[in-house]
Amino acid sequence: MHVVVNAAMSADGKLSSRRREQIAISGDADFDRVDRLRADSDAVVVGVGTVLADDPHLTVKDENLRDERRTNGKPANPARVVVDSSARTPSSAEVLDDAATTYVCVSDAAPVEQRAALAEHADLITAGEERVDLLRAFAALQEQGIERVMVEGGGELIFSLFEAGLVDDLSVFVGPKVIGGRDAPTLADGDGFVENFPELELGEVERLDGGVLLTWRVAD
Ligand SMILES: NC(=O)C1=CN([C@@H]2O[C@H](COP(=O)(O)OP(=O)(O)OC[C@H]3O[C@@H](n4cnc5c(N)ncnc54)[C@H](O)[C@@H]3O)[C@@H](O)[C@H]2O)C=CC1
Ligand SMILES: Nc1nc(O)c(N)c(N[C@@H]2O[C@H](COP(=O)(O)O)[C@@H](O)[C@H]2O)n1
Repeated sequence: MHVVVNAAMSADGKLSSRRREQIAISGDADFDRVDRLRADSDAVVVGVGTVLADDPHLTVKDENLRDERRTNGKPANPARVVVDSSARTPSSAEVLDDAATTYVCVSDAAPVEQRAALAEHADLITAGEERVDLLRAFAALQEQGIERVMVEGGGELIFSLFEAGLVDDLSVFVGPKVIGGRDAPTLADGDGFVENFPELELGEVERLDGGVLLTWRVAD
C-alpha cells in the first residue's frame, strides 16, 4: 500500500480557521492537481472531524478524469473512507451518497444503533477498542484491493497516520493567506511529537496559484 497525505495550509501553517469552516486556500491550479491525485487513487481518506466541518463529497470533479478511470476498468470515483471511532458520520453526509463505495472505519466503542444506521449507506470496518486502530483499518482496506491511498485530512488524522508510520509521501500546498489562531487546525495536530520526529526528504518545489507546492517523501 502507498499512502500520500495531501493538504492545503496557509502561510502560517493552518488548515482552516478557529471556526473550523472550510476555507479555500488552494487556487484553481491546485484544485485541478488534487482532482488528478484523487483520480489516480483507489481511496480518498478523511477523519470524521473533516466530514462534520466540511461535509466533503470526495469525488473526482473532472468528467474526463472519471472517463479515464472507467476506460482503465475502474469505477468513476475512488472509494471514500471516513475514520470515525464513534460512528458520528451523519446519515445525510455527502460521502454516503451513491457516487462511490464508502468505508467507515469505527471502533468497538461505536454505539450499535449508529453503526446500524451507517451500515445502510457504507461498508463498516471495525478496528480498535476506543479509537480506530489505523494499522488494522488500513490492513482491512488493503484486503479490499485498495493500494493507492490519498489522505485529505484533517490535522488530527494526519498526525495519527504519521505516528503509526503509515505515511509514504506528503504534498502540501502553502497558500498566500495568513489565518492565525492558536486553536485553528494545523497540518499535524494530535498530541504532537516530542522525540522521534518523522524526518522528510524534500522532493519537488513548485510555484502555483501564488503559493508553493511542496512534495516530501517520508524517510525510512
Ligand atoms: N486545508 C485542507 O487541506 C484541509 C482542511 N481540513 C480542515 O481540518 C479541520 C478538521 O480537522 P480535525 O478537526 O483535525 O479532524 P479530522 O478530520 O482529522 O478527524 C479527526 C477525528 O477522527 C477520529 N479518529 C478516529 N480514529 C482516529 C485516530 N486513530 N487518529 C485521529 N483521529 C481519529 C476522531 O473522532 C477525531 O476526532 C476542518 O476545519 C477542515 O476544514 C480538512 C481537510 C483538508
Ligand atoms: N486541497 C485543498 N485545498 C483547500 O484549499 C481546501 N480547503 C481543501 N479541503 C479539502 O477538500 C475537501 C472538499 O472536497 P469536495 O470538494 O467536497 O469533494 C474538504 O473536505 C477538505 O478535505 N483541500
